Amino acid sequence: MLHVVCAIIYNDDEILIAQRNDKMALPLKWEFPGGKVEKGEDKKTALRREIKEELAMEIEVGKALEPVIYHYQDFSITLYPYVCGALTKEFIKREHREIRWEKIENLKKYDWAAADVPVVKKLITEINKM
Ligand SMILES: Nc1nc2c([nH]c(=O)n2[C@H]2C[C@H](O)[C@@H](COP(=O)(O)OP(=O)(O)OP(=O)(O)O)O2)c(=O)[nH]1
Repeated sequence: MLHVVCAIIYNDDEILIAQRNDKMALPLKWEFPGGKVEKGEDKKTALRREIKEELAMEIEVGKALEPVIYHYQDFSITLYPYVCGALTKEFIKREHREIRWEKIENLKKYDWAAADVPVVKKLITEINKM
C-alpha cells in the first residue's frame, strides 16, 4: 500500500491541477500535486516537501479531507488530500506534462487518476452548496 499526500492548492476561486507525464505511473492522468510519504515522515511535512520539489512553491497546508483508498491493477494507494493555500500563483513545472490553475466547476472535464475522482466530486458538491 502506497501512502500518498496531495495538495488542493487554492488561489482565489482556482485550484492548481497537474497532468502526469508519459514516463510516470498513470501516464497523462490529472492529479493534485503531491507524492509518497517517506518512512517516519509527517504527512504535512511530506506535502510541503513534495510541492517544493515538484513546483518550487511554498504552500500553507490546512485541513485534511477524508483519505481515499484505491486499488489500481498493479498497486494500491491511500490518498490523503489536504486543502492548501498558495501565497503566490507562480510555480515551476519540474516533473509534470502540464500544470494549470483551473476553476472548480471545470474540474470534471479532466481525465483524473481514479483515486482522485471522489475528491473532485466532493469539491464540486461543496462549491455547489455555496
Ligand atoms: N501525487 C499524486 N499521486 C497520485 C494522485 N492520485 C493518485 O492515484 N496518485 C498515485 C500516482 C502514483 O502512483 C502515486 C504517487 O507517486 P508519485 O510518483 O507522484 O510520487 P513521488 O514523487 O513520491 O514518486 P517518486 O517518483 O519519487 O517515486 O500515487 C494524486 O492526486 N497526486
